[in-house]
Amino acid sequence: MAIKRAAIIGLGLLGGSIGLAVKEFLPGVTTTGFDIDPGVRVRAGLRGLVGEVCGTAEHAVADADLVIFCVPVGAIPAAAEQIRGSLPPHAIISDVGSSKQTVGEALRAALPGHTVIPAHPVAGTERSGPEAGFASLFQHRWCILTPDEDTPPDALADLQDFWEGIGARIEIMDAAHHDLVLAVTSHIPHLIAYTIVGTASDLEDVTRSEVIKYSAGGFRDFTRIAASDPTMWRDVFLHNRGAVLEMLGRFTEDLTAMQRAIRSSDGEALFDLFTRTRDIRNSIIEMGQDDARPDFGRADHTGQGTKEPS
Ligand SMILES: NC(=O)c1ccc[n+]([C@@H]2O[C@H](COP(=O)([O-])OP(=O)(O)OC[C@H]3O[C@@H](n4cnc5c(N)ncnc54)[C@H](O)[C@@H]3O)[C@@H](O)[C@H]2O)c1
Ligand SMILES: O=C(O)C(=O)C[C@]1(C(=O)O)C=C[C@@H](O)C=C1
Repeated sequence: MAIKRAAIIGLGLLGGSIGLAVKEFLPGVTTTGFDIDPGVRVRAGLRGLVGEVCGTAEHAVADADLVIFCVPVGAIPAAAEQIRGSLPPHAIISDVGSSKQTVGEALRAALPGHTVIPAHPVAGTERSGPEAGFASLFQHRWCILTPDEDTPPDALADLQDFWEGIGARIEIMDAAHHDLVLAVTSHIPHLIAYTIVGTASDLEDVTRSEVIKYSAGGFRDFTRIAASDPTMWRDVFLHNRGAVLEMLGRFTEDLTAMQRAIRSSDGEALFDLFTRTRDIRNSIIEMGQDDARPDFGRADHTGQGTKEPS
């Protein structure tokens, strides 16, 4: 492993999980970490998320071979500016942001002359903060790297080794294509969940307690997604605006077609769609991509507890 020292900026779910995963699966790699929130720094230290929690970002990156920004995508430009004067010249700069095009542009603009390789581990939960991380988060999960034509192949190989070392599978992708694919597989589903839960809570003729009392199955699954971090998701939608709006246009047309099918009692159209979507679910299960996460303890916030009953 060419990377011996990794600096993690942002010690919430993603930063904490990377720190714990390195400790468990790459014991030869040392970690430093920084979070802008002093309370998070204290809690990260108590959980031992990284080898050393530093008081400044500059200190955290001073000897790093790899710096990973694990902050909301809207916070990346300021976080990158902060370390501009303290980076070792050879350090690889990366991140875990859920959108990639604007993030790559911001990192390259803030840190000229450095090797920037944006990354997105497609792994997470609805929880956030330093108590949310767990070491096995990336096991068998895809991590998408979005290098550009100037990326040195040896740096790309080093970053790939790092992610594979903590359990991930690597896919290399163009940043714009990443943003389009993730708009449909992750961003729009979150928008739908936020919307349907919001709609249910705004209904005049159905009380809030009825919504909570009778929310079995489908709605309950939506509420899990709709509990995801507001800052993170605000930033995702603002930073992947083009792809999200394009996919939302497609989705709205398809929803209108469903509305038409119901109004005109077109059972065949409904049945055909539901059969196609069931096939997709079966393919996900066959690929081992259904909820492969371990029992990560939503109930007790430690990663040791039991999953809530469904
Ligand atoms: N949550 C998920 O499921 C998930 C999955 C994949 C990728 N991501 C991406 O990972 C990133 C982090 O998400 P998370 O879920 O870990 O969020 P989180 O809220 O758990 O942690 C983010 C941390 O960043 C800190 N922070 C904010 N600005 C900072 C700055 N300028 N310098 C240092 N620290 C700063 C916050 O104090 C917070 O502790 C986001 O970009 C998100 O899009 C999230
Ligand atoms: O499992 C969840 O709770 C998630 O929302 C994880 C999820 C996703 O949409 O798949 C969320 C955002 C990411 O950037 C990557 C993963």
